[in-house]
Amino acid sequence: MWRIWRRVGSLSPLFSSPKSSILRQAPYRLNFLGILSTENGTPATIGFFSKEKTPFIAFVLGGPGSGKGTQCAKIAEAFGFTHLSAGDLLRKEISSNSENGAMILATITEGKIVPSGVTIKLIRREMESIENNKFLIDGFPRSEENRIAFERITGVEPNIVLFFDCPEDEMVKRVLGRKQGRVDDNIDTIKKRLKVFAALNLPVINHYTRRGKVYKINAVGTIDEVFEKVRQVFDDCKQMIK
Ligand SMILES: Nc1ncnc2c1ncn2[C@@H]1O[C@H](COP(=O)(O)OP(=O)(O)OP(=O)(O)O)[C@@H](O)[C@H]1O
Ligand SMILES: Nc1ccn([C@H]2C[C@H](O)[C@@H](COP(=O)(O)O)O2)c(=O)n1
Ligand SMILES: [Mg+2]
Repeated sequence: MWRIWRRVGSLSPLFSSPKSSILRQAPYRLNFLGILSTENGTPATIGFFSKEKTPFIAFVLGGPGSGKGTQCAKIAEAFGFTHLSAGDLLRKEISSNSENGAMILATITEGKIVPSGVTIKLIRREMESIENNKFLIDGFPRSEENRIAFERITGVEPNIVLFFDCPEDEMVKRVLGRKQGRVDDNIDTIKKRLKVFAALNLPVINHYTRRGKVYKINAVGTIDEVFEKVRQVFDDCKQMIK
């Protein structure tokens, strides 16, 4: 299900290899820019996506409690997207007692970011197992490290990035009112998550703003009012979404 979809930067040529990666097909190394290259130095993509059926990827970003998960559920229903929440995937790892479970729990409790390799592996596993070509990736990338690792590993960028812009006091109110038993829904962890959001996640949003991909949505208002703004974005993008 992994297919080449769009080249990133100087990664080329397109390389189609569903279900197998270039890692298994050619000697390779990372060049000085951190770009995967074959032995003779030719830049190469790892080859997750093929040209025939190119997935549409929307990264969904915003601070803790800004409404990402709530809106993703509505987008998935209205527009047929598969919703992948990085936070939910990490929480599932904790409850399944995986080898990384304890590290993930400690990281989430501290309001910090789990190493990219762990999170990307979980996202990839889901994308491989789901027959859809429209994905909402909620809460990822959370840092430049996340972003660069994802783009390097997949060789693609998102088509669009939704950014739910919400004042801090509103986010705190929503998180404290969530009552879903999350270990990070307490005032101490929320303060840390807000700092991490400003320090690590905003640079990602700034990066994609410079790339012309960000749709900034005012997240204040009722859930339905916010969704009307989201709906307009997806209506406008209909041509791009197959
Ligand atoms: N527009 C809204 N107005 C009021 N409450 C909202 C709104 N959108 C979401 N909520 C509520 O706020 C809480 C947080 O929403 P949600 O879980 O969607 O946020 P999130 O951005 O996914 O947060 P996190 O990053 O912590 O996962 C939930 O209880 C949700 O029902
Ligand atoms: N890319 C990500 C996404 C999430 N996490 C961790 C740290 C977050 O505070 C926590 C909860 O995520 P949420 O449900 O709020 O999206 O999960 C991460 O480390 N890396
Ligand atoms: Mg969420």
